[in-house]
Amino acid sequence: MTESRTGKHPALVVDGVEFGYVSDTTVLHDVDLSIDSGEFVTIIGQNGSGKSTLVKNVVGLLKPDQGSVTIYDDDGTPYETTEQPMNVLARYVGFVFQNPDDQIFHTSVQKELTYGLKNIGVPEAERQERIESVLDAVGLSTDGSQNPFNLGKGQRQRLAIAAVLVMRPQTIIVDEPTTGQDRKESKRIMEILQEYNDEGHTIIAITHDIALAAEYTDRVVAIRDGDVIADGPPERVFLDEQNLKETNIRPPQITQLGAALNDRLDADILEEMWLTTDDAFEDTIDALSEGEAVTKSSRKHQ
Ligand SMILES: Nc1ncnc2c1ncn2[C@@H]1O[C@H](COP(=O)(O)OP(=O)(O)OP(=O)(O)O)[C@@H](O)[C@H]1O
Repeated sequence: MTESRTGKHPALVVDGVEFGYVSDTTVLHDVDLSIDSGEFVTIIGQNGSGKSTLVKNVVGLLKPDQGSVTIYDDDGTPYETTEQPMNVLARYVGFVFQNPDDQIFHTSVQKELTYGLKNIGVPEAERQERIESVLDAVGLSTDGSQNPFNLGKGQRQRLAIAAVLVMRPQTIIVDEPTTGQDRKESKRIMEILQEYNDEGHTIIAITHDIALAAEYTDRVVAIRDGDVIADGPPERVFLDEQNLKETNIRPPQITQLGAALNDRLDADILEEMWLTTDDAFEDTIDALSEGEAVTKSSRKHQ
């Protein structure tokens, strides 16, 4: 099992987890992962590599076939997910679905945000205070009576996030929060998560957007075929060419990544690499991994 990285108590420990949806097909293979309280982690990997399956095992929506998942509250008290009902786990770990429409099911914003709070027994006066504060935090201005299905996609995504934040769980897991959002909306969502991380919450975000991962998070976990293949700071994970290939990261993302990592790509190269060539990709990775500035003159393939 992985040791604590930060010296703080863990937020969650995944220990030897195996999981398959149908017998004789395993999606997760003996996964070990430990995330400490207060970390901001991104999980990356190709489509179908098992990212969502892993986090659904963490939040208790799925139960491991082998191994265990333990989550921890603010004080470091452990709760093994197979032994706890969902309404107990929801106090300590919150999950924002990939598609907000799979999560939102009430006919008003107010009801959507009240539902979970009632389930965990938060008194009415505190419920209202929490709802107002979370709507403010995610930038949704509504009196609460609005039907969520009349909101835009970005607003529905932020409502889905708000429905988890309002519960104030120690750990918040968000499955591809920026998919289908424009750059401005994506950054806004990452900034909301950053603010909660600054307040001490553990944040785990699945994302295909490696530039956002590099910009906002301290640690990247790369998954391939239901196994963790890399785990470390973005500058280490993303500068390993094999990791990038195995997690299917290709240009133009690599140019955004370079800029997010250290601002070392000059504007000409950035523009050129949007045109996407394997040579450009490999040259840039070579240069970045050697700690070089990437400029037109440093490129081998012109
Ligand atoms: N409900 C399900 N029933 C059967 N198989 C499933 C189910 N959900 C996912 N799978 C399969 O499990 C594997 C892992 O899927 P999962 O959704 O965890 O991957 P992912 O890395 O999150 O993918 P994506 O990036 O596309 O969301 C895939 O082969 C997928 O087809």
